[in-house]
Amino acid sequence: MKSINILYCATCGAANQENDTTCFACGNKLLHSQDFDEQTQMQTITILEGRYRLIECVGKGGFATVYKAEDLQIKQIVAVKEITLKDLKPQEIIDATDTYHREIRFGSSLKHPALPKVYAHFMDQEHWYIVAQFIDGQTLEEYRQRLPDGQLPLSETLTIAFQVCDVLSYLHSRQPPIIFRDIKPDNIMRTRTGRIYLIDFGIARQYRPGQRRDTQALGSPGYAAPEQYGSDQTTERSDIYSLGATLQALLTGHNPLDEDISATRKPVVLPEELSELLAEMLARDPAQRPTSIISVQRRLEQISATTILVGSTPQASAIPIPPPIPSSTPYYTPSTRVRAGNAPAKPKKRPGWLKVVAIAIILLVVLGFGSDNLLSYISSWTHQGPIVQELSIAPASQQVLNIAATNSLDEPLDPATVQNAQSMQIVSMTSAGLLSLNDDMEIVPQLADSWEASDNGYTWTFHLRYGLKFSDGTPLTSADVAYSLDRALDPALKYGAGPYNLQYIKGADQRSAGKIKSLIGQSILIPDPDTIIFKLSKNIGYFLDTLTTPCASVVEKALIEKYASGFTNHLSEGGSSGPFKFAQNRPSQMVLVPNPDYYGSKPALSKITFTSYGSTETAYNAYQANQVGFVDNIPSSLIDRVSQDSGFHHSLQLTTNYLAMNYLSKPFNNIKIRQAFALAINKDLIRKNTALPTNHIIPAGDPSANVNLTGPAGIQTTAGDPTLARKLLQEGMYEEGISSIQTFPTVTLTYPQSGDTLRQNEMATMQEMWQKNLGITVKLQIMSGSNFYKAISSQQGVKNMQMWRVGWVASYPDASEWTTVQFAQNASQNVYAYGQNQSKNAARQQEIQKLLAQADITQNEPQRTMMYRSAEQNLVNDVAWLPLYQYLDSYVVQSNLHGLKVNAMDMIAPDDWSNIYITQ
Ligand SMILES: Nc1ncnc2c1ncn2[C@@H]1O[C@H](COP(=O)(O)OP(=O)(O)OP(=O)(O)O)[C@@H](O)[C@H]1O
Repeated sequence: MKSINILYCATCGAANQENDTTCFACGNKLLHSQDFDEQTQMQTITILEGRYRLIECVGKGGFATVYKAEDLQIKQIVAVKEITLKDLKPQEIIDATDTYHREIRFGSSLKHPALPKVYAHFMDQEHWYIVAQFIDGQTLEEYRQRLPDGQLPLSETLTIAFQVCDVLSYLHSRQPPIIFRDIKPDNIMRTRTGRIYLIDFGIARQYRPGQRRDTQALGSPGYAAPEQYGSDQTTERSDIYSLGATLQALLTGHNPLDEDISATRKPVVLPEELSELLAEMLARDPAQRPTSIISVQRRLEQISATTILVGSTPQASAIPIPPPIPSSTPYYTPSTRVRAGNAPAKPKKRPGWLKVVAIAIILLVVLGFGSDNLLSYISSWTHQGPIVQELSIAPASQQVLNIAATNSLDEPLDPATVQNAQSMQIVSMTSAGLLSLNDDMEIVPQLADSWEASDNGYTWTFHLRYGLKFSDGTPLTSADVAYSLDRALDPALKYGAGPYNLQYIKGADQRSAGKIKSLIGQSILIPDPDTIIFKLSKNIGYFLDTLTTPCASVVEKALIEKYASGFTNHLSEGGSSGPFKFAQNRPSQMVLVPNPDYYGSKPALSKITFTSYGSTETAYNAYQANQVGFVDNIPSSLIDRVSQDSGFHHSLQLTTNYLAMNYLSKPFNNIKIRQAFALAINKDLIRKNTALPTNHIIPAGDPSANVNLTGPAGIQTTAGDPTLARKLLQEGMYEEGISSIQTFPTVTLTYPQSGDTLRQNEMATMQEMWQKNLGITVKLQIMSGSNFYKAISSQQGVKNMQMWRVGWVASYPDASEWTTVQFAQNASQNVYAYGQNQSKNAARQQEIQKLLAQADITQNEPQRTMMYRSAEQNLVNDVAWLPLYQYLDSYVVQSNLHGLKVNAMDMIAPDDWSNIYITQ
């Protein structure tokens, strides 16, 4: 390990040489160790690769020591896994090589929210390193050891099981499938919010069709399936076995190899279906186990939903006992190796560098690594650091980005009222809130340093970062946050999003109705300048999401008091709290420069201009002439031309375009007729290029989106099923006493007028499909936008409408936006009367409404997700909406502009700016 001594400046944080007395960056005096008392004495700082500052050791495995570290380049906490080759026996070097290789290969190529991302890898003479996403949590083994009797409650175990199924179904659906082979409580990490991550790809492998058995027996005793002892090739069903053993261990508090597993520490009562499922998962013969992890997940979902919905006490049932492990079989597992640091090995001659490489090459060849892969893998070893493309970064004077403004630049940039995507983007660059969203739709701290909820979820306390300032140097305190959020509810600000997004702060409804002058001191408390407390009217599990919306960003009171509503014309005087501030605030151009008072990493660009081009076509022409670096929201009319560009990108947007059907109106009060209409259309042919056909209500890109969701009547595709559609139509007509298509009620599809000519074509395409596949002529009715949106805002308004086409755009990425907001009893969007109608399945719909109500107040994130997914599957089966497609945002980026990505909220995440730069 190369270590150097660095002295960090206490004022600006710059890294100085150990012997310096003043900071090279800010000129302030540097504090040396003698300046500190015993307690805070500085320690030697270890920096690897000149970039990763080790903070503390967080875990040790068979070969590896894992450190929490700071990536100094991007100011992010990471995990650094260090494999020490010194003192290893030749066989161990081979094993360590294998582990390292698999972790990099799988970790870099796989992408799933439950798999820590692998960022880089490098080596020195004695160690190999992997830099990965840091998981702030503990392993399930550590977690359960701290619980009474080492047992987890049923609901929590189900939540974990569901998440493990999710990631396993992702791995098993790769081509060829990836078998993890080592599912056990030690290899699953759990964060404080209950989210799980699978760690340690040390023995994962790809399934090889035709191979009878594995070349090596690998796994962990008790958790590994019998076939992992070398009798057969491991398959997806081996992971199913290990998951069964893991769930059993979590529920009973016993390891699978404990002598008498039936003597659980506390009697365990399981729903009978779960007990049966575990017994099947633990079957000795793989053929007797469930056929796929998806089928396990579905059964778990069913068990969980039934337990929640019915609320009945499950019948007592015995925990199944796993089959005994064949003790005669030689068994090898990473976890049975001596843990690094536990038992110091005898000092040995260090294996020479060449020997390590030679052994590793042999191993790679033995493993059947293709020669191309082998060469690229070995060539990566010759780097003394992570493999990075050699690019020359342009000097600061050239770090200037011109963005095409395709909307008017005249909209007032007030976070509380901002409307269009372009203005929201500018607000996100110049105004910070307590929290924000990153590219993966995860909530990340912004002005808040930390936060906690009270046990009942009704009170949330946020602690601000130290030393926050506005761009004019004025301190930014909790009073500014309180002022800004309370102001966002002010009824004088017409058309603001505050009354919707911040509705759960207690009294928000009265404040936005003008009945209360201020919530400060009532439900928004500021006990000191660094703390803000919110009292809620409902203990919703998604309160944090609501604080990521633009209306929760901070504005500067002094500026508003000086200029009232015209303050947005004076933003170059101050008021910015985001990574950028205004250098020029219109009229023809908007110029942003880095905000030196921003708390976080500074943008790499030195200037951003937004220039109006009138139309996207003109903007794209300017892009082609290299005058513009980035053009967003390319309309479908330009896609054919722009998609040829090498800088063309798509990003999924959190929108669902759907047909709504009125449960109170014939013929859509019948579920089979609704299903028939859904299956008679081929969504793949409705809109191309700018949309993703979907059966989902919760769109892809939302953290709760369910990859295993099926369409109505279990359909697996978006292409429809005309034969099944006709059958369902016949059955539905029979149920409704409709004797023939000739007597079928006239069906009208209403839609709003729009400048988008594609809309008209889409309607005509569906009309043709219903005609062809069902023999039903659907009438199309076009309405002016204002009349249409007024009509669909109430049950009274849609009284005479049967079916209409509409879309929903998320305010924040939470499943409640797509479920509770749309289908709960009394939800303002539920104008189609889901739940409260005369359908035969109305009772079931009301059960789903109860499930949604419960999901909303569940604080355990994964458990909430599971409940919403279960509700969504029911809603889709019921054709509560007929989802058509999800929008794709299309944009172009010049090839010398790096790091720019539009996320699913149509935003460039604020923290991304420090990584967006221009090369020469
Ligand atoms: N990404 C991470 N973030 C935080 N902690 C981690 C991370 N990965 C691993 N750890 C911690 O380090 C410990 C050892 O890691 P890991 O199990 O990957 O090592 P290993 O040597 O590959 O283990 P094994 O002996 O099972 O092969 C884990 O038990 C966990 O506590």
